[in-house]
Amino acid sequence: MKIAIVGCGNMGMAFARSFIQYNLVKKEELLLIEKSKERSETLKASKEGIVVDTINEQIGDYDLVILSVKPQDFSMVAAELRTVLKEPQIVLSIMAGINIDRIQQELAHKMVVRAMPNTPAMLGMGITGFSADESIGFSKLQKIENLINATGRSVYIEDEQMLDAVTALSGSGPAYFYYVVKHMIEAGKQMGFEDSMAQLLVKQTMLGAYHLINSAEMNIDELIKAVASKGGTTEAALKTFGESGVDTGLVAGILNAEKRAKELSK
Ligand SMILES: NC(=O)C1=CN([C@@H]2O[C@H](COP(=O)(O)OP(=O)(O)OC[C@H]3O[C@@H](n4cnc5c(N)ncnc54)[C@H](OP(=O)(O)O)[C@@H]3O)[C@@H](O)[C@H]2O)C=CC1
Ligand SMILES: O=C(O)[C@@H]1CCC=N1
Repeated sequence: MKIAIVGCGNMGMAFARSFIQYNLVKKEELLLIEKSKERSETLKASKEGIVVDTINEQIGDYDLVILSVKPQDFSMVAAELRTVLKEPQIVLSIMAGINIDRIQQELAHKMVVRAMPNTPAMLGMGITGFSADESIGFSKLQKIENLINATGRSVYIEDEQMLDAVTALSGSGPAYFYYVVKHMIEAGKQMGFEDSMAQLLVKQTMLGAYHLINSAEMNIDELIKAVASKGGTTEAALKTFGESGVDTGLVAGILNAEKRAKELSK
């Protein structure tokens, strides 16, 4: 499959590198379109594909065109892309918020898949939700799914609107995790640890705790209970979290991310 990627930043290149790693595309058949001069120079030097800085008619030769520019840049990209796209090509968008209908309208193109990955895709450990226009048949969709799976796992989302919730939960999710980690490290430093020691204690705790979620025969509440002894230290921390609204704040924040995804659609 010949693949063109428009916007080769963090996510565009996470996809490109995963495809190359699993031999799903040859470097000679991977077109990297990147506007940023600095980034395109770096890509040229690393020889990860054919690097160009503008959209041109070459794109018409590619089976799949991936849109990984910021949602705010989409209309400008669409104005150029619609003049060079050909009917059998599939467009795969990973842009937050922008729905299939708008992509189809601005590109004047029917075959659109919309996906929402996350940054662990850089390690092949991402999770991506995706939806597709009904014009894309089963076998074509399977090919796209196989490509996405090179970046980690994927889930087909039948109701496209739910991709905004995927965006808020797993798309943005890594940042929530780092936010918690960051503030735990900060607490460690306030208690007198060096940064490196605080980091070690927190990171290994997160890693071990994550594995317990999957292997222990306990649900999340039971796992919490197993740490929080009656009248002990964990209970004291959880009481303060509750009083400061950490729990409701987290939920409200994620719902606000979903709201923002819907705003980006406009
Ligand atoms: N980061 C994340 O965690 C996730 C992001 N996404 C989505 O992925 C998309 C990309 O995000 P991300 O990789 O973080 O963003 P980046 O800013 O890292 O990458 C986007 C790149 O596209 C370039 N670009 C802009 N306009 C054009 C154009 N006309 N032609 C070619 N290249 C262009 C930008 O250049 P310049 O900087 O000069 O504008 C930039 O280098 C977004 O739509 C985002 O919503 C989805 C899931 C997770
Ligand atoms: O913050 C954003 O808008 C993008 C989408 C999901 C993660 N990053």
